[in-house]
Amino acid sequence: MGKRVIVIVLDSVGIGEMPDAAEYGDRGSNTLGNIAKARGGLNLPHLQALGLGNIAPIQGVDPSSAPKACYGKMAEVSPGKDTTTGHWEIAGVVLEKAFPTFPKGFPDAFIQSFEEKIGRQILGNEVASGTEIIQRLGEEHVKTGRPIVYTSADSVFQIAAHEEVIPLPELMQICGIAREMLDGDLRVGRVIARPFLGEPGNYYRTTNRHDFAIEPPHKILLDYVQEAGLGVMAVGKIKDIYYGHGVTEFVLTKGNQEGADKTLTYLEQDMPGLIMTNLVDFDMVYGHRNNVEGYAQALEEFDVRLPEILARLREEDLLVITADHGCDPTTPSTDHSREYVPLLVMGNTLRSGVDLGIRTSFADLGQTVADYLETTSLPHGQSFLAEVFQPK
Ligand SMILES: O=P(O)(O)O[C@H]1O[C@H](CO)[C@@H](O)[C@H]1O
Ligand SMILES: [Mn+2]
Ligand SMILES: [Mn+2]
Repeated sequence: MGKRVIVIVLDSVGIGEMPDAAEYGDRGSNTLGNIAKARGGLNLPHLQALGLGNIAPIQGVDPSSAPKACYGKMAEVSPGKDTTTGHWEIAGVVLEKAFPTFPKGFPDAFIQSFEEKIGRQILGNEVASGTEIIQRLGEEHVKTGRPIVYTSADSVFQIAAHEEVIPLPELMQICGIAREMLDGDLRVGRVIARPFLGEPGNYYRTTNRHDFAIEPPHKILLDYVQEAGLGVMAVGKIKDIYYGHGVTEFVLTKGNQEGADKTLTYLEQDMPGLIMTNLVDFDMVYGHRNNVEGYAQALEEFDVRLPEILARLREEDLLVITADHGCDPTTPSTDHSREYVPLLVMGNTLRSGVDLGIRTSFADLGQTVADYLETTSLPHGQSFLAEVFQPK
């Protein structure tokens, strides 16, 4: 079997503020560090053995004297701190202009024409937390059939609707209309369907969320891997985030555990190329809800799964654990934070314990993957393959 790269993106697991964090209102954000502090320590023995604690101080995760992985952290060059921007940069896209955000809601003219196109008036059109706004406007929504539109500090147009009021197929159709309208001048990063169920006071979101992404502006790592005749197996949101670019096979997941399971399934197959996984619970279930304890437990649960993944690595596999941005649950903000992301790189035939330092772009990772799999090079990013490659 040929070479494989496995990239696991721990969604929102940042490792400390970037130098420009203040411009994003994120001074002092440190998702891993602050959770560990608030918790009086994190129990992550396997990540610790790889060298997570060698990247930055994390209470309970001491630096390892002989880290099994090469370790470092990566800065984001693109303006922004959302999922699309982070994942795109990993795959070689550096944005010049951030995706637009709408702190005062979407323009009236846009909303009007959206309402005409979907044949329903809307509620909301404000910055909100999704779980909060469905409690507040849910009842009115059920009475009137008006979908709830909201956004956040991210470039997102989110539409919440009770599944028994606006059936899922219609909600998806409405989102498709929004996506089309927002592809032009507004170029909003994502339209997201946010279905929910329940009764007044007890509305809860279902797992039928669906993200309508925007197409990357040029070819990405995944395209190049596919063009090289290799497989691209996408687990979780990866296919959506990259608009299907280069994806050979994909599987959607309902959470981190299933994400780990599906990664293991792909690892057991004999397809050379790229396996890319996004584990979204850290962000979606805990980060945005400022649930420090839940976030800590999710990290510890991932750590428990790590040995299964490591045990399936073959001779020529290269495993990367990283993230796409921060979402520090200890700060008052429920939004993402502009942070460095951790970088752990390991393989059975690679060097271990190499300090990869502070990479100037997430694209360094993508370029390294392109280098390792011998595909076309990315337009951005500096490969660190020589630093992790044997012979010493
Ligand atoms: O508050 P909820 O609905 O979870 O929304 C959050 O999820 C969005 C997409 O990940 C973020 O932009 C943030 O708005
Ligand atoms: Mn994300
Ligand atoms: Mn998020």
